[in-house]
Amino acid sequence: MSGDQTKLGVKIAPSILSADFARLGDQVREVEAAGADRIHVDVMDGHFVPNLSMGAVVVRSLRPVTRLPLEVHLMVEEPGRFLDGFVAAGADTLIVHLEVLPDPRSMLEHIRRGLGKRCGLAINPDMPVERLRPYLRDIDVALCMTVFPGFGGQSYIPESTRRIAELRRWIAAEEAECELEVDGGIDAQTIVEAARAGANVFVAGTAIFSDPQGPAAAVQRLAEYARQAMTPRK
Ligand SMILES: O=C(CO)[C@@H](O)[C@H](O)COP(=O)(O)O
Ligand SMILES: [Fe+2]
Repeated sequence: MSGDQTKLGVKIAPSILSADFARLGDQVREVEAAGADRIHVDVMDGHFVPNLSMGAVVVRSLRPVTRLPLEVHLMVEEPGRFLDGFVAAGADTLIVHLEVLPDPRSMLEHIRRGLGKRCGLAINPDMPVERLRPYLRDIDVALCMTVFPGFGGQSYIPESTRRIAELRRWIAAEEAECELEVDGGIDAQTIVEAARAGANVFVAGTAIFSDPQGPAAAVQRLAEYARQAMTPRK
C-alpha cells in the first residue's frame, strides 16, 4: 500500500557537514562503498539558520566522485534563488523548508516538472506536522527535523518520535508515496526510535564521520539497527 514504510526500505544519508573537508572525496567514496544510499548536503545562509556552510561548488566537486544521489537540504531564507544553480552543479533532490514558503506549491512544481528533480519539504521541530499534510502527495521526501537546524552534533529532541509517528499516519491517510526522512542527532539509539515511529530515511553526520571505528562501520551499523527496528505496518 502507499505510505508503507517497509516498502520504501531503509536509506542512510550521511551528512557531509560533519566530514573532514580536507578529505571530502575520500570520505564520500568510503560511505558509498559501505552501502550509504545518498549524500546529504546541508546548505546554510546565516539568515534562516545562524550559521554558514556550503554552496553549489561543493556539489559540483562531488558529482564526479560518487554515483550516489546528492540531496541538498536548503536551510536558506530564499531557496528559489539557488535551485537552478544546485541542479546545474549536479543535485538530484532539493529539499526546502516550509517555514519560508507561505505557498510552496509553485516551487515544488518547478523542482519536479521544471527542473526534473526530486523535491522535499522540511519542517522544524516547532512547526505542527499537520502543516505538511496538504503537500504530501506533491513531494518525494517529507523531512522531519529532529533538532533545530543550523549545526551538526546536537541531541535528538525526544518529542520528535511522536511527530514522526504522526507524520507517518498522515502519509498513510493521504496514500502518499513520499519518503519520511529524519535529520538531527541520529545515532545508534535514536535511529531505532525513529524507525519504529515510521521514518525510513536517516540523515546522520556526527554518528558517521566521528565514529571511532570509521564512517564505513558506522553506516553499516546504523543501517542494520534501522532494518531491525522497522516492523511491517498494515
Ligand atoms: O541539517 C542539519 C543540521 O541543521 C543536519 O543535516 C546535520 O548535519 C546532522 O548532523 P548530526 O546531528 O547527525 O551531527
Ligand atoms: Fe540536514
